Amino acid sequence: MTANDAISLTAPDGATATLSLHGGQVLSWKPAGGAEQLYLSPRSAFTPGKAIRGGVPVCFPQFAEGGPLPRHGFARTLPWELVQQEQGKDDALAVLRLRDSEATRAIWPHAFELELSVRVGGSSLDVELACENLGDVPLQFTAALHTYLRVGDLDAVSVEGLAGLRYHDSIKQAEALQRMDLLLTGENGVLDLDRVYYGVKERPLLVTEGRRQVVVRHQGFEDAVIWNPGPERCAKLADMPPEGWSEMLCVEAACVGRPVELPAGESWVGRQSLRLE
Ligand SMILES: O=P(O)(O)OC[C@H]1O[C@@H](O)[C@H](O)[C@@H](O)[C@@H]1O
Repeated sequence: MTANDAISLTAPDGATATLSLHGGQVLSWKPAGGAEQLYLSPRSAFTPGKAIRGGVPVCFPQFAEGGPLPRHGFARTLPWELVQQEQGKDDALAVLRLRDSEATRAIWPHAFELELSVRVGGSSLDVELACENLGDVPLQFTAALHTYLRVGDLDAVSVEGLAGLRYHDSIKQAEALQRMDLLLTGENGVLDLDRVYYGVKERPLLVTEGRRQVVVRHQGFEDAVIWNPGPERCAKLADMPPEGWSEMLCVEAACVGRPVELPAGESWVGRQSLRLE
């Protein structure tokens, strides 16, 4: 099953990305000459008002259950509009937009414009989220680009770049320190993983599986979230196949610890860049 409002981007070198207007969401990324790098659940509901399970959901203006709004906010369940699509010399680009509406103002009383710019080319995918406060009072939000990386076997995956950082473990509801440089998911039964790492900023995160490595770089986002539901939690997710957890790892660019404060008329920009090495 696929989204019926999908937009396809193809760079001159053959790199591709697919975006859905529903949720303003990247669904697929294939680097030039490479395989699919994002996980999209075959059981995802492509239904108005529901979130698509996979790709790069946009969490805005609330991350997870950190406030009164629906989990992860409303941006991922609303229709966005396409404002630009073009092919450059080395890449292809699309810009999607979401503005406040009666429905958003009913639960979040702010005038805003979100723009999601997606650029694909060579071995890279760049996803940029910009928010402009169109109102005359300051606004505050938390946000994330909730990227589902496709993996072949979660047991063989490591994430480097988080050593020395404090994190909030959302499963244990506790704060902890990441001591080792390498986070081995799947090892020693660490399968149900839900962590917000604070202050990651522009440190590159290296996600390695055998000879494949994806380098994840963030700008503008302070934190990173690492999430995998593991087998038990996955079994309770109606839009995931039972074994889906072993084929994905979410590495999310996030602003969670310190909400973004946006004075009237000002803009904020955050970016996640993925590169297949
Ligand atoms: O099932 P959802 O709403 O897409 O959320 C998936 C997960 O998203 C992660 O970012 C959160 O840290 C988890 O707590 C949450 O379970």
